[in-house]
Amino acid sequence: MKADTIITVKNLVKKFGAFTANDNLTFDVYKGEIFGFLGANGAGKTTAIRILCGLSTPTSGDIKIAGYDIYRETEKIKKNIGYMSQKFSLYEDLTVSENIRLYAGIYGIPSKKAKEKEAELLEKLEMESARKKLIAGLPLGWKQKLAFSVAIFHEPKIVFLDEPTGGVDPVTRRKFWDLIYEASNNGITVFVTTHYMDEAEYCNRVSIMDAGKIEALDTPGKLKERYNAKNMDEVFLKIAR
Ligand SMILES: Nc1ncnc2c1ncn2[C@@H]1O[C@H](COP(=O)(O)OP(=O)(O)OP(=O)(O)O)[C@@H](O)[C@H]1O
Repeated sequence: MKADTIITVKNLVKKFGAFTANDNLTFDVYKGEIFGFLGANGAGKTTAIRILCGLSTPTSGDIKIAGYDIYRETEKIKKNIGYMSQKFSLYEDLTVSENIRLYAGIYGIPSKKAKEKEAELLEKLEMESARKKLIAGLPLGWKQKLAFSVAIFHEPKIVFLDEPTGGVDPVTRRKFWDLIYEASNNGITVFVTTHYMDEAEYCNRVSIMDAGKIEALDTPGKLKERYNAKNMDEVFLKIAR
């Protein structure tokens, strides 16, 4: 194990009845890394992410997240991670500001500090004018930027992003990735699933899962070399069916 390992997964198995959704996954993720977790629909990505976040228990396997054990220390894990998915993020019937305060409260950030951080955040996102607007009326790209920012508001060690950019256009997606790079430069490890292969190219390393198994794991450059492919799209098509 390398010294800067922040996620260790050894022989992770998750079964639903007779069906194996995660079939003996083994991998490490390093501090500050942008780790792409790819696979076709139903490959088992969300199942694995839910386990790594402490939301679901594996059938078997040894897993440590930020040094904490997945079976015994889920509360500590939850304090040290952020999570964002397309489906679970902001409350549509609360304002931008109310959403930020809500998450700050959940993570126990004192209200004075939360107020300062909120002002900084809204300025950075150029969303000051939307402070009192309901989430429901905002463009999807804004919602996603805000959902990500809220997921890392408590400065977690790791943020898990489950298809964070689903449904938005390429320009908005590119801007979203600027936030991901910024988080990674600040030392936050980013664990991200996506179906967009241009985004796979932006990751430091990528794992590709098929039918519950990791079939390949390396940098985008090395994967392209190994599979003799021009881009990650070709690599993906050669591995995932
Ligand atoms: N609670 C459950 N009970 C039974 N089967 C499940 C359950 N959750 C997931 N599965 C099955 O496990 C497999 C993997 O699902 P999972 O959602 O992890 O895939 P995924 O890679 O995240 O796919 P997608 O890209 O579509 O989100 C699927 O066949 C799914 O039907």
